[in-house]
Amino acid sequence: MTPPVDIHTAASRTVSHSWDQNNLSTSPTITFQSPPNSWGGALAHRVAPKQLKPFNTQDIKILLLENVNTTGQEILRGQGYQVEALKTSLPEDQLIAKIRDVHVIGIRSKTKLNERVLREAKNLLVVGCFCIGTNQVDLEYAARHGISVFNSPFANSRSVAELVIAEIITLARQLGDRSNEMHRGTWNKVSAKCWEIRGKTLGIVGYGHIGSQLSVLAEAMGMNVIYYDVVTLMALGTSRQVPTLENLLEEADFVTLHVPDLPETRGMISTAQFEKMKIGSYLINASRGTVVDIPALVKAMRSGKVAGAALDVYPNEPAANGDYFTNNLNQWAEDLRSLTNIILTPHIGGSTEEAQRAIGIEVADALVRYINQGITLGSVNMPEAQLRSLTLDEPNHARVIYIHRNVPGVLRKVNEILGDHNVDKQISDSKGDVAYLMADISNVRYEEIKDITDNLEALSSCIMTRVLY
Ligand SMILES: NC(=O)c1ccc[n+]([C@@H]2O[C@H](COP(=O)([O-])OP(=O)(O)OC[C@H]3O[C@@H](n4cnc5c(N)ncnc54)[C@H](O)[C@@H]3O)[C@@H](O)[C@H]2O)c1
Ligand SMILES: O=C(O)CC[C@@H](O)C(=O)O
Repeated sequence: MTPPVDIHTAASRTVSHSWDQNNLSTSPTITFQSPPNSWGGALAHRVAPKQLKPFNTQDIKILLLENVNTTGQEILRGQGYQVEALKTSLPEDQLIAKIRDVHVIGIRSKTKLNERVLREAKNLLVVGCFCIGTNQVDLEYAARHGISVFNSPFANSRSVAELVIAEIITLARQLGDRSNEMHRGTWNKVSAKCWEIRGKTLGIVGYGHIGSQLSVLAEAMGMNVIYYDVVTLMALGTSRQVPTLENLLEEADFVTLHVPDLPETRGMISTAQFEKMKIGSYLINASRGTVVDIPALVKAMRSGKVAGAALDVYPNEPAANGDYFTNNLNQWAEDLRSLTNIILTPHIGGSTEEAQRAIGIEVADALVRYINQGITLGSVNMPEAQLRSLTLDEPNHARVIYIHRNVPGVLRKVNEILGDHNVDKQISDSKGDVAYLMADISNVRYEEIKDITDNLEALSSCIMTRVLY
C-alpha cells in the first residue's frame, strides 16, 4: 500500500490546497512543508530511491471514470497528481488491469468496485464517488483494507427534486405521449385522464435530502404531501409522515421513491405493493434500479392500475453514451418501451451543470484533504478524524496515520513506538472493525520515519500506515 517515492524530489515537495483555489472556505495555513535542510542533507547522499511512506504529489496516480466534471479534474491536477480521466466506465477486466496501478480512483454510479476488483487494487488509498450513492462500492471490504471512500452527500439533491416535479406534471398531462405523437405528425388533442396536480397527494418514500426537498417544492405547487421513512423525521410544511409503506401506497396519487439501495429496499415495490396503490396512480423512481420490480410494474401498467411511470434508474445501465438500452441489458427493456405514458431517462437525476460542478469540487477537495493530510471528514466507511493542520513553523513534525483493526491494546503499542517523540496531538476513532489513528509528532528526523513505519507495520493490528511530513 505504499505509493512510490522518488526520494530526490521528496525534498522539494510542496503541497498547496484546493480550498485556496476555489475560495470554498477559509484558507488553512500551508500544511506540509518540504523537509528541513537537515533532512535534505541526508537525502543528498542517497543514490537509489528508497521506499518510504511519504510521497511526492507527482507520484500519486489517479484514474477518473465516467466523465467526472472538469472542476474536480482541475483541483486534482492542480495538486500535481497524475490524472487520467475517461468519459466512460470500464468493463471489469479493464478496470482490474488499471486499478492495480493507481492510488486514487474517482467514479460515479456505474463503476462497480466489488471485492473482486478491490482485491487487485494493491496501491489504492482512496475512492471518490462523484455522486450521492455509494452502493456501487463494497464499503466494508474497502474499510477492512484501509481504503477510505468519499462521496458528495447532497450536491445533486435539488436537481433530482426538480426532475421529479417535472415528471409529476408530465405524467399527469401525458406530455410524453402527446409530444411523441406530434413528432410522428399526429394531432391528438385530449383531456381524458389528464389532471392538474393541485390538490393531489404525493407519497414520498424516503424523506432524506431529496425527499424532503421535493416535499417543499410539491407543497408550493398545491400538492398534499405524505411520506414514509424508516426513521421518524420532522415534517416540513404541512406534510405528514405515515406509519407504513402500505398507508402511503393506499393514499397517494403519485408515489416517488428516494431510498438508498439496501438489502431492505431491493424489490421494495413489487406486485403486492402495486396492488395496494390507487387505480390510476403514478410511480416515479429516481433512486436505484433495484428498488422496483420492473416486470411487476409492466403488468400494473398494462392492467391500468398504474396510469403512468417515470424511471431514471435501472438494474443494469449501459456503460457509455450511445450504448443500447435493449433486452440484452435488461430482459424486459422492450416491454417497458412498448408502454404508453412512461418516461424513461438515462440516470440523469443529478445531471445538471450546477450539481456536477459542485460535486467535482466537493469530492476532489475531500480526496486532496485525505491524500495530503489524512483527514477523513465525510468518509462514508472510515471513522471521521481531523487534526489541525501542521504549519510552516513546525519544521520537524510528521503526521502518522495508522489504520488498524479495532482490537484492544493497540493504542498502548502505538504510543510505545511513538514514545521517543513528542506527540503534539493525537486522535483516534473507530467504526466497526476498523480504527483510524492520527498523531502529529515533533522532533522527528527523516531517518526515524522509516523505523516508525516499519514498527507500526509489524504490529498485528496494522491495516495501513502512512507518514506524512
Ligand atoms: N437519479 C439520480 O441521478 C440520483 C441522484 C442522487 C441520488 N440518487 C439516489 O437517491 C437515493 C436517495 O438520496 P438522498 O440523498 O435523499 O438520500 P438520503 O440518505 O438523504 O435519504 C434516504 C432516506 O431513505 C430512508 N430509508 C432508508 N431505508 C428505507 C426504507 N427501507 N424504507 C423507507 N425509507 C428508508 C432513510 O432513512 C433516509 O431518510 C440515493 O441513495 C441514491 O441512490 C439518485
Ligand atoms: O451521476 C451519477 O452517475 C449518479 C447520480 C446519482 O445516482 C447519485 O447517486 O448521485
